Amino acid sequence: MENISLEKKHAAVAASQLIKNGMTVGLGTGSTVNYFLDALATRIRQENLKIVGVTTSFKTANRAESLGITIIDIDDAPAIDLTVDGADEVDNRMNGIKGGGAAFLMEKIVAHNSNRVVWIIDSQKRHQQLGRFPLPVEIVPFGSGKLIADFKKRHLHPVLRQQDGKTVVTDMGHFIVDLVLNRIDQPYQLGQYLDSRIGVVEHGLFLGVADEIIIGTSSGVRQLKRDALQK
Ligand SMILES: O=C(CO)[C@H](O)[C@H](O)COP(=O)(O)O
Repeated sequence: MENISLEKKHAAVAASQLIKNGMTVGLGTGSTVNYFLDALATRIRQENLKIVGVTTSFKTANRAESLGITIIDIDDAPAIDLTVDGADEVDNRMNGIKGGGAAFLMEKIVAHNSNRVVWIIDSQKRHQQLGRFPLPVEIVPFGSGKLIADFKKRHLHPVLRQQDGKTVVTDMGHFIVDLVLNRIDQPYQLGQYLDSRIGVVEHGLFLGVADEIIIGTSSGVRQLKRDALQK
């Protein structure tokens, strides 16, 4: 197994050990979460764990159900005990960019309704400052050209996300624009600006959301905890 995949797997297996019988678990999206789903399904089988999942994408719901993990609607879950998700980039304040897999709207809703959020990442995703990873912004298709022109004017370098020659449409029916910024000096300010734009549904800045980050290494894992961050 290639190193990055091995690191993702180590982080995923460590996160699967956090799941306890009876929990409602938020299930993120992406290749690292896929390893987590595999590890969780193994625990469910071997230990007869009774858990239910709340999904962050159609892809994850399909994969989880095919592995025997029960999915319930978020509105039928009295509480989400713990959400395990991936991330595209993480800074030294445990802030992150998410959305490489186009699922960040549902991921943010699930995270904000969770008692605890754990991210699982490989070691390449940690940087001093956010911005190397293009910042995804989910936008309403109607008037998207106007919004993209406005982002351009503000030097946010927007690129409408395409795949196989077609505009990507999210599970919720929106487009994604990736802002190629290289560095984000003021993530809270940028987040506020994006929140204020009509036509923006959500953005991929996840600030102060993760309670714990499990970083896979070639030999195991390292952990970051919000409680231990210097104020
Ligand atoms: O935010 C996400 C999807 O919207 C993913 O968590 C993020 O893209 C990480 O993916 P991977 O685990 O495949 O590297």
